Amino acid sequence: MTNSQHLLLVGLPGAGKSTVAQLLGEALGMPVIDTDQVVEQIAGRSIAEVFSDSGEASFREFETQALRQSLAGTPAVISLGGGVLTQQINREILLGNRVVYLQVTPENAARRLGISHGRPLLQGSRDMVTKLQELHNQRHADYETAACLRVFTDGATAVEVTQDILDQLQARRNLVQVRAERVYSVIVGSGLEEVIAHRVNQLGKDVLVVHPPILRPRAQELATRISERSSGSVNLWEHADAESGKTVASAEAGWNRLGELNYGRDSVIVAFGGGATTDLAGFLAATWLRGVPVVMCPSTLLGMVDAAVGGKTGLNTPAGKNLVGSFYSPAAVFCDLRQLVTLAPEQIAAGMAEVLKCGYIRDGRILEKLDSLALENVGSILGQAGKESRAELALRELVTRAITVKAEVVGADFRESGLREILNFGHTFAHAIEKLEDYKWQHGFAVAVGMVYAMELACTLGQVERDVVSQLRLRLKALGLPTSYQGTWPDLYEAMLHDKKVRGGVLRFVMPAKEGAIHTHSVTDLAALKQAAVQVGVKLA
Ligand SMILES: NC(=O)c1ccc[n+]([C@@H]2O[C@H](COP(=O)([O-])OP(=O)(O)OC[C@H]3O[C@@H](n4cnc5c(N)ncnc54)[C@H](O)[C@@H]3O)[C@@H](O)[C@H]2O)c1
Ligand SMILES: O=C(O)C(=O)C[C@@H](O)[C@H](O)[C@H](O)COP(=O)(O)O
Repeated sequence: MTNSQHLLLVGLPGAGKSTVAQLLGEALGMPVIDTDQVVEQIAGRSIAEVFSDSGEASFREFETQALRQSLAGTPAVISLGGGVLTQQINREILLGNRVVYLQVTPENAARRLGISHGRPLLQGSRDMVTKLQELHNQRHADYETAACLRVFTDGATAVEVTQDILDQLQARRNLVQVRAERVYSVIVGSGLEEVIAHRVNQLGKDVLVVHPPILRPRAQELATRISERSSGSVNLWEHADAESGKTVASAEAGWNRLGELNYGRDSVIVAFGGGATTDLAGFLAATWLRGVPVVMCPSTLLGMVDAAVGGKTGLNTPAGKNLVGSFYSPAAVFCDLRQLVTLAPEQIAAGMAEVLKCGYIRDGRILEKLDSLALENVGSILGQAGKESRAELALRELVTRAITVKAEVVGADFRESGLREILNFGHTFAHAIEKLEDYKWQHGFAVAVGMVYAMELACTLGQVERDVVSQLRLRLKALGLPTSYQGTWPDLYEAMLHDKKVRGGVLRFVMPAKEGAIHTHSVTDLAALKQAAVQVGVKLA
C-alpha cells in the first residue's frame, strides 16, 4: 500500500520536485502539498516579502510550521523547500518519514530554472550555477541522510523520474503522459478504485459513470468509492452493449440523462467499460455543454491499449464505422489490469491485435515480447495477492509499451493530419468487415484480418517480402486471431470507400514502404487490391 504514508520530496531548486510531486499524486491518488505555498498561506504574504520584511530566520520558522501542518494532514505527496533540512528541528521532524531525494547537478538545475526562477536565495546571483553549487555543497549530505530513496534527475524527464520512484516504491504502477492538445496521464496498475475516486473528485462535483450492462455491479462499486469522496451527486448510466451502444440514439439518451440530472460544467463523466463505452462516453463529454471532463477507466485490453488513450471519440452510422465523433482529450486514463480477469480469451486476443499493431508501426520490442509471452489465460496472471508475478509484470510492461506508442503518436499529431494515420494500420479493411458484419465482429479480430490484408497488398505491390506476411500470419494465429475473411470483393470495396483516410475517392492504406517504414499509401492498382483480397479469402464476385 503506497499511499498510506506521506511521501516527501527534497532537492535543490530546479530538481523538479513540484512537477514530480504532481505526477506522483496522480499515480498514487494522493493530495499534493508544496510547503512554500503553505508558508505563504500561514504568513499571509509571499516568500519574497517574508524575506524582505522579516529575514530568513522568520521564513525558516514559518517553514517549520508549514512542515508540521502538512504532516498532520492526510497522507500526501509533499514537495519541500530546498533549504528545509538546513534546520535541525526539521531534520528531527522528518525522521521516520518517506523522503525522496531528487538529485540534480547545479548545471542542470540552473538550466531548468532558466532566467525566471523567483527564488529569493537565487535572486541577484551573478552566476546561478555557482550559487547552486554552493547550495549543493551545503545541503547534499543532509538530503542523503534524510532520504530513503534517491533519484538522479539529470537527463531524465519528470515522467521518467516519477516512474523511477514508483518502481523503487514497488508501487506496481506505470505512468505514461500524453502531451497533445491537453496534457494528461495514463496510469497502469491493479486495484485503482481509490486513485480514480481521488482524481474524479479533483475534476468536478457531479459525476456520471457510463458503463455497459455486464459491468453494472462494478460500476456501482466504483460509484460508491467516488461518492465517498464527493461533494456532489454520483449517478450511473447504462448504455446498450458493445457496438449497439455506439449509436446516435444512444448518445441522445445520454444527453437526455445528463439534462434530467441537470449536470453543469462542473460535472465529470467517467467511462467505465470497453472501447465502445470510452468512444460513446468520450463523445458525450465532448458535446455536453460543449465539453466537460471525461475520465477513462477502460475495462478491456483493447480499451486500455488503444480506445481510451488518444482522444478519438466516435459513433457508428449506417454509412460506416466511427463516422461521427470528435477529437477530445480525456482528463485522465486509468487502466486497472484487475478488470481484465473476467475477459474471455477472445477478448484478450482482440486487444492483443492492437498491441501487435503497435509493434509493427513503431516498437519492435513489443513483437519480441509478444513472441515470448504466453497469454493463454490472463486470469491466471492477474489478481494474485501479494508479490506481482513475472507474468503480471510482463503484461503491465506490454500494456505500457503499447500505450506509449499511442501516446507518442497522438502527441505528435493529435488531429490525424498525417503521422497519426499509422495507428490506423489494418483499419481500412477492418472497418469494412465490421460494417458488413453489422458490427458483430470483435473490432480487434477485424483489425487482425485488416493487417494481413494491408501486408498482402504491400507484398503484391513489391513493398515487402512474402516472409514478412507469413510472419504476421503466424503471430496472429499464435494469439488466437483470424487471418482471413470470407466476404465478397464488391461489398468490401464499396465499404472501404467510406474510410476516413480516403482522399479524392482514392483508397489509402497504412502499410510498409520498400524502405521499411510504415505510412499511408494511396493505392489505385485495382488488380493489386483484388489480389490481396483473394489472399485473405475474399471471393471476387
Ligand atoms: N477511439 C479509439 O481510438 C479507438 C481505438 C480502438 C478501438 N476503438 C473502438 O473500441 C471498440 C472495441 O472496443 P472493445 O474491444 O473493448 O469492445 P467493447 O467495448 O464492445 O467490449 C467488448 C465486450 O466486452 C464486455 N466487457 C467490457 N469490459 C469487460 C470486462 N472487464 N469483463 C468482461 N466483459 C467485459 C463489453 O460489455 C462488451 O460486451 C470499437 O467500437 C472500436 O471502434 C476506439
Ligand atoms: O487513435 C487512432 O488514430 C487510431 O486509428 C486507433 C485505432 O486503433 C482505432 O480503431 C480508431 O478508433 C480508428 O480510428 P478511425 O479514425 O479509423 O475511426
